[in-house]
Amino acid sequence: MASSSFVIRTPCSSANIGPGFDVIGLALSLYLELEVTITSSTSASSTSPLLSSSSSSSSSSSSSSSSTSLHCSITHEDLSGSTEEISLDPEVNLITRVALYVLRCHDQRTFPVHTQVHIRNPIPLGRGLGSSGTAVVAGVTLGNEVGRLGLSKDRLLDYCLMIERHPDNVAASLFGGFVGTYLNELQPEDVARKEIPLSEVLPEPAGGIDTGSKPPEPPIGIGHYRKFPWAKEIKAVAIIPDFMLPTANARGVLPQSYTRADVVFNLQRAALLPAALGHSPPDPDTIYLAMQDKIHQPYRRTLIPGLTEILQSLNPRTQPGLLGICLSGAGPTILALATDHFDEIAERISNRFSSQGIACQWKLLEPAEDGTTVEWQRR
Ligand SMILES: Nc1ncnc2c1ncn2[C@@H]1O[C@H](COP(=O)(O)OP(=O)(O)O)[C@@H](O)[C@H]1O
Ligand SMILES: N[C@@H](CCOP(=O)(O)O)C(=O)O
Repeated sequence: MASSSFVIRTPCSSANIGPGFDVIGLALSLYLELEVTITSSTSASSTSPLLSSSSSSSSSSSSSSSSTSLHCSITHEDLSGSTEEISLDPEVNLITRVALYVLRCHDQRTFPVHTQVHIRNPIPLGRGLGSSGTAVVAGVTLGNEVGRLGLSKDRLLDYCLMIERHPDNVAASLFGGFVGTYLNELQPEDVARKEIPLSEVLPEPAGGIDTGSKPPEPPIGIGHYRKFPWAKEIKAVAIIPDFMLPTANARGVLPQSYTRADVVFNLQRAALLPAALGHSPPDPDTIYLAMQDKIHQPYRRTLIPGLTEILQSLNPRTQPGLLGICLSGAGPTILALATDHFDEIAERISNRFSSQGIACQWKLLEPAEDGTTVEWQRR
């Protein structure tokens, strides 16, 4: 029985970093991992050789499922502590559904016989650490690998953008590091393709019935990115409240238009931010100023108890080690950039949430420079 296996590792991300709404992203050192085994026999064992060494963590929960029609079985190891049930049906699970979208754009209707995907996820869901963007990036990479499609990372970004339509999270998770992103102005016919409703890109599961229709392929070159330097002294403290805030809800509270003064305020800071965070040694006053925002954080305070007070509660003059503070992505996680005193910073912010009756966990993270990697196992 011939088999091949590989591991996909995709870092989570923190988007916006204050003023860079839908533009700036930072890949961070918390990784979604897929261990994939393809066994070219239908009598394949249901346990991947890779799984036996990885499913024993006492704080994780595992589950498994398989689909014969799609030739794919999924096991899931939750290391995030999230309460949301992740579907193990390959037509429903976000990661495998995205992989199927990429495969079907290339006339491959199913996974190769027989594909086992073990998902290990430590990224908390719906907290502003880009879990969905990470899952989408891992999914397009999975489709590219199992289908042996040979797509470049630049092309994979187009596929990601058909699903997650703002580029900040997915570009960071795919390419790694600290990135600025932009979308091209498309030709009118391509605009129509990019604006195809998500329900047509990722159609609702057809109950195992394959309609055989080819999904809409992305236009070429939708999204682009540039990597910015990051000063090696700067670490990221993520303070993660114990409640979920779906990104769609946190986008729903934003206005359709802004005053010129607020737009100029953000442009000034967004232009300063890459230089400020790339300069070594870091200058706390410049970074603190460069991380201010008037485009999204003020509106999201209605969904995150105490947000305005938390963001104003510490600054580099009142907290040693602190450089700047912002909402991570759409929240509710708070991202504090700092050079030291990490415990103290996390404790002060957690205490603010506690006074609102909200428990938190926190993590000390670093930029994940490599982005998504694929490692084929040698046999
Ligand atoms: N590893 C995963 N596997 C399957 N679905 C996932 C995974 N990660 C995220 N999701 C889906 O994405 C949702 C969270 O996305 P979103 O609201 O954008 O928050 P965020 O991306 O900030 O964590 C989850 O509720 C879940 O439905
Ligand atoms: N720019 C987006 C980023 C959403 O990030 P997430 O990690 O919360 O999914 C926004 O601010 O809506």
